[in-house]
Amino acid sequence: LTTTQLSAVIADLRGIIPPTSQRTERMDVLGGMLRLPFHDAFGSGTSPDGCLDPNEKDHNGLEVVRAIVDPVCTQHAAHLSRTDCWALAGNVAIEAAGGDAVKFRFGRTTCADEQLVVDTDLLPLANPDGNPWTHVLDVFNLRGAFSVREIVALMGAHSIGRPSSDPNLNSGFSALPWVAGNLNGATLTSAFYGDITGRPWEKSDDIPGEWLHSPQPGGASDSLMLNTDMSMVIDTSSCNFGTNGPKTFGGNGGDPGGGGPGGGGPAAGGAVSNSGNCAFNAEPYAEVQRYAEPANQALWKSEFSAAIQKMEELGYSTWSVGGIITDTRLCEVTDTSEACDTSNSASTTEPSSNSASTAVSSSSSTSTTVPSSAPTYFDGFLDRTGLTKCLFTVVVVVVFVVVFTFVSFACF
Ligand code: HEM
Repeated sequence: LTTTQLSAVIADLRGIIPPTSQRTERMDVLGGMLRLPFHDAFGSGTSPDGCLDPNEKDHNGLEVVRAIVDPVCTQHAAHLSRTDCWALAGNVAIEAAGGDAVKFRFGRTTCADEQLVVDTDLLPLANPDGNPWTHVLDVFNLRGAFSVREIVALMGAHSIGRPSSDPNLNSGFSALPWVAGNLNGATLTSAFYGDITGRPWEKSDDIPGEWLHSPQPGGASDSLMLNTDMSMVIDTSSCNFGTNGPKTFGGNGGDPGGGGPGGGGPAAGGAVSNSGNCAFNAEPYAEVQRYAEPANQALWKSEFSAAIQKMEELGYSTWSVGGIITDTRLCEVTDTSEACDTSNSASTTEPSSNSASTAVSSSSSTSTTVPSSAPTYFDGFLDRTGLTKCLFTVVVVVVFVVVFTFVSFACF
């Protein structure tokens, strides 16, 4: 694959993101583009496979974003598997939302028949029984040995996008962003963390597992959290709220009524209002406080992008908690080894139609490492081409020695 081919895919993926002037649409598309590789990684099998169980309700809503992402992937299918393309779509969305570039490597395979894909129920539930954090840990540890820090970092993905309230088409949670005011920019922001404890959240009476914030008590809500989001700070099942009166958690005296991302102020410092005596989940809470520090926004962005790379490479790399220890199956564009050489696919180059559309003023494409085309992942033991070449060389040398010996005897 050439850099040009990669740039064409990236440009086309950027081209499907609505411009900043179309605020709501932009947020929805960016959110969907990032949710897609998450569901691909956790939905079925042991690694991303470019397929989603068509009967799984958890994937509701993703068909909308697939309708715009998949045509781009199909257009570049000669150079990039669909699984690679979905990962790249997530990376492009992150950059467009102001996040750090996610290192991209290629070589993921795509399932043969999506209609036969069955979910293995490894997606986390938004409203599990008991302490939701226990459930979150189970899922993320089972799937990829994510550390508490990595899980908390990943959850900041909820600073972009929003649920959709139609329970038949989506999750049925309220169609509100997690960070109030974020409709305007669809911006990845660590304000998400400060908001959890910095603003008062009221447990919804109508929708189980949902917490709402409104700038004015009793007024219209401007943002939401799920039980699993709140579980990074409290065990939502432990709260002891009275039957009458508000069932709220959070707000450290710093919430004068919201008004924009981060309006609630950081969680660190100050007493958190906890009228329901909710038990704290101390370990993730410490990570939330760390990311909530406004000075740690850059730190979170870099740890978020590293965790996203890990998520997108589940099953393809061997990870230790917090870092890669070995990695043998995905290729980098800079890798010139034979197994990663996809130059023969260049003959099947397809033109990219809308690459001129660059609605997103994102960082340069060079920051995303160039992927290649067809899934040619490398397993050292099955590098048959290399083995064949080696055997051929041995045979040539042996023949040469035999002929040379024969000629020598004949002459002398
Ligand atoms: C405990 C873990 C998680 C749970 C329970 C959860 C649950 C949900 C739910 C219920 C929605 C609303 C879907 C809809 O109605 O359309 C949603 C949206 C979203 N999720 Fe998560 N999620 C989790 C973790 C993650 C992670 C790890 C990522 C990415 C790294 C992610 C990215 C997103 C994004 C970007 C959206 C917005 C989608 C849009 O705007 O269309 N989520 N999530």
